[in-house]
Amino acid sequence: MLTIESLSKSYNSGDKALTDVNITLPKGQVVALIGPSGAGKSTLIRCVNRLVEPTQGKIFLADTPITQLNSGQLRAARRRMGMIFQDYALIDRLSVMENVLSGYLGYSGFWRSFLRRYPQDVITEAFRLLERVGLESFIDKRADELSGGQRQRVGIARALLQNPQILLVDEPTASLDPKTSRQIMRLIKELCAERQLSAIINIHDVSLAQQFADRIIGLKSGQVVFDGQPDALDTDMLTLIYGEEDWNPQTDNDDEKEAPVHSSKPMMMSSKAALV
Ligand SMILES: Nc1ncnc2c1ncn2[C@@H]1O[C@H](COP(=O)(O)OP(=O)(O)OP(=O)(O)O)[C@@H](O)[C@H]1O
Repeated sequence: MLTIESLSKSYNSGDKALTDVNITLPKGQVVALIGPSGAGKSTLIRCVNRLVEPTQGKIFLADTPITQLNSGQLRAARRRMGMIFQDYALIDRLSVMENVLSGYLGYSGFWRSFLRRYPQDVITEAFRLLERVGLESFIDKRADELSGGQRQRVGIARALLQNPQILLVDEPTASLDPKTSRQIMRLIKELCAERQLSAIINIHDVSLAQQFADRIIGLKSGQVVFDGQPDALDTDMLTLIYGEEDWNPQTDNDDEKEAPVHSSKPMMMSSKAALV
């Protein structure tokens, strides 16, 4: 579904964010991107839809050569890539339904967007998606009246309304508590399975990555240093990825106990967490 070949990115500042990254992502696979701060995770996700222009390399979404598209073609290709953001990127003063419908804007012309007129089948699909993410009773609420987890569900429904082939997910749980984080990751995983959607998820929390991803890619200083099954990610590999960082396997068995929401330390999965 997605092929990344020899991708490198150097910013004008001289920062080399990615070096020779090669990834092939089959249809329906959920990949977690892990690595310390500055490893290049966000840059990699943003190169896929060319919010960041790659310096070198090729990216294909199915047969579409993303890196060779002109701006009109790129706009069309971006409709096939749903984005989910850490800060949800909702419009606060609009309702939940209007926010979800905004996922369709890439398909509609200027005047239709301006007047916010949507075809009936799109509205019906938006209802269906809101039901699927558990927000059917929040349809008319303003976005700023929702909790963080509910806001992220709106973001997920909006991304799915585009009917994408791939989800690009940037730290979806960074602002959420541990329990809500698991619910959101589980929802993303289930939706990908239901729709045979591929996803790349940039995530700091190693335990969540191990629990919910089919595959983990570890980045360090812009290079892929691990690419494999979640259970192959052992202590030595985590030390390699996170270097000198003082990380500890999480041994706490109380799954619902609050952990620091925005910890920079990676956490390994506890034995109980594996069952959630
Ligand atoms: N717009 C930019 N201009 C210049 N350098 C940048 C820019 N964005 C990122 N970088 C640099 O590129 C490197 C990779 O950054 P990136 O944000 O992709 O890492 P990350 O793994 O997503 O980090 P974090 O987990 O902290 O978000 C870093 O050295 C960063 O300083």
